[in-house]
Amino acid sequence: MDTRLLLSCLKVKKIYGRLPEKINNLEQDSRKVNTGDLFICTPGFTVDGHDFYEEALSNGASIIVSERHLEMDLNSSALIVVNDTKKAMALLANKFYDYPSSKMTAYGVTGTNGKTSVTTLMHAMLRKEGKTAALSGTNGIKINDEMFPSDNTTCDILTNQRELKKAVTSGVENMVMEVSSHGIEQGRLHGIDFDVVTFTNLSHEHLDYHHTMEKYGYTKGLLFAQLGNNLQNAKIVVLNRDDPWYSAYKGMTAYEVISYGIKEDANFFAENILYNEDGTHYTLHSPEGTYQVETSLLGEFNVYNSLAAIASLYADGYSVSELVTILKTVAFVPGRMEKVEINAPATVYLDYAHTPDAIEKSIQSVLPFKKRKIIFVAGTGGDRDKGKRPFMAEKASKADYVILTINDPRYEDTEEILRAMEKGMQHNSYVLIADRREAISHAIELAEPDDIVIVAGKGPEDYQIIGGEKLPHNDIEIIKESSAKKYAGFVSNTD
Ligand SMILES: CC(=O)N[C@H]1[C@@H](OP(=O)(O)OP(=O)(O)OC[C@H]2O[C@@H](n3ccc(=O)[nH]c3=O)[C@H](O)[C@@H]2O)O[C@H](CO)[C@@H](O)[C@@H]1O[C@H](C)C(=O)N[C@@H](C)C(=O)N[C@H](CCC(=O)O)C(=O)O
Repeated sequence: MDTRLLLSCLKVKKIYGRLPEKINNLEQDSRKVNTGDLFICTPGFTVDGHDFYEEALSNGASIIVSERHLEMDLNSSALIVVNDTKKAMALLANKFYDYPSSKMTAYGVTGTNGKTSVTTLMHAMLRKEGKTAALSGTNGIKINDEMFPSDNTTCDILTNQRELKKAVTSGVENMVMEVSSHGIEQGRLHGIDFDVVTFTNLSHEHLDYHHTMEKYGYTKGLLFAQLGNNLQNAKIVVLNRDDPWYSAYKGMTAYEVISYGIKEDANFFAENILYNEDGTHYTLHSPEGTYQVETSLLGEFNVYNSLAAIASLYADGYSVSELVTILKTVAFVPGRMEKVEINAPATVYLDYAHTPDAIEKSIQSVLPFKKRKIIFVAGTGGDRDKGKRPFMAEKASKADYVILTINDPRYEDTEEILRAMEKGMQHNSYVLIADRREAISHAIELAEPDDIVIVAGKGPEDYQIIGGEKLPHNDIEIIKESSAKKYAGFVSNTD
C-alpha cells in the first residue's frame, strides 16, 4: 500500500528518516516481520514491543512506529513517533485493510457466559438461511464452513482486520464475533463497525484482570457505548432484560434497544417453557407475533441463548417465523451441554462451564429429567481468576458427586488450585484429582445406569496447557475411551 495514503489516517508527532513509497504489511510481532513491513511497537503485559525493534529491522522492517525516539539507521528505514501505538495500530489496520467490517453486516456478542453458544447459533442460522457468514470466537475463525485456528476469543486488532478483509475478499457478507472484556479493554475492536451488538449476561469471571465486578461490567458496557463513535448507519443493541446490568447498558447506548428474557417483560419473551432430555420447548412472544419454539438445546440458559440469537438476527431484518423454523434444525453447539454419543446406560454431557454461574446452569439444565445421580467434573484454570474457585465448587455441590480437577494448570501448583476449590464444597461426596484424564475416567467408572455425567471446563478444546506447553488433550476422546472400557459388551435396549 502507498505509504503516504496509509499514514493519512495517523496523527504523528514526528517522522525521522526517509519513508519508503510502499508498505508490504503491518506487523506487531518482530519475529513475523518480512522485508518492507511496518512494525508497530506496543507495550504488553509480559514484554514491551519497543524492545524488539532491532529484530524487526534486521528482519527487513522499513518503518518502525514507536512511542519514543529509537536509535536506528535512518538511511535504510524510517521511524514514526506517535503518542499511543495501540491506538495507532487500530487506525493503521483499518486503513490498510480498507475498513472491511463496514462492507458486511457485523454482529458482536458479549457477556460472561453464552457468547460461543449465541454466536455459533447465529452463524449456523445464517448459513441455513443460505447466507455467507464468518464466525470468530473461542473455537477459532470460521469462514463459511471452513475453520481456522486463532489464539484468543477476540483476536488482536491486526488479526481481526486481516481476517475480516479475507472474509470480504471471499464474498462473505455477514460476520458474527465473540467479544471478550479483554478484547474491549485492550482495544482489539477499535474500528469494527458493528451493526448489532448483543449482551448475554454478567457474572463472576476474570476478576484477576478487572479486579471488581463494577469494572468488569463497565468494560463490557463500552461495547454498547462505543457504537456511538460511528453514527453513519443504524445500529441496534440487544440486551438481556433479566440481567441486573440491563438498565445500565440501556442507559449507556445511544441506539435502539431490543430486549429478551423470561422473567421481566421483554420484546422477545419466552413462557410455558418445557425442559426434557431431548431439548426445550417454549412459547415465544415477539414483535411479529407468537410462535412455538422447539430446540434440541438443553436448559434455561439455552432459552436465553436462543432468544438472544433470534432477537439479534431479527434486529437485522430476518423474519421471526423463519428464524424459529431454522432453529429447530440446529442440532447442538459443540461442547455446550453436548450429549456425547457412547454405548452406555448412563448419559454423558460435555460442557464448557468454568464459572460459578455456568456450572449452576449446567446442573440445572439436567434436573428436570434426572433419574438417579448427577456426577459432575468441575475444572478450573491455573494462573487465572483465583477468587472464583470456591464459588465454582459451591455451585458444583448441587450435583450428587463432584470431581474437582484442572482445565489448564499452566504454571500454578495443582494441589493449591484444588485446595482453593475444595473450600467451597457443600457436601462430602467429592474427590480431588489433578490429572484431568484421570478425573474424567473416574467419573465414567463411577457412573451407574440412569446416572448423568457432566464433564465441564474445557468443552471442545483440543489442548491442555501445562507449564508453558500446549499439549494435545480432548475430553470427548477420553469420555469415549473410558466408556468403551467400562461398558465393553453393553447392549442398549433400544438397539
Ligand atoms: C493478558 C493478555 O490479555 N494478553 C494479550 C496481549 O498480550 P500482551 O500485550 O501481553 O503481549 P506481550 O506478549 O507482552 O507482547 C507485547 C508486544 O511485543 C511483541 N513481541 C513480543 C515478543 C517478541 O519476541 N517480539 C515482539 O515483537 C508482541 O507481538 C506484542 O505486540 O495481547 C495479545 C495480542 O492481542 C494477546 O494474544 C494476549 O492474550 C493472552 C495470550 C491471553 O491469554 N489473554 C487472555 C487473558 C484473553 O485475552 N482472554 C480472552 C477470553 C476471555 C473469555 O473467555 O471471555 C480472549 O479474548 O481471548
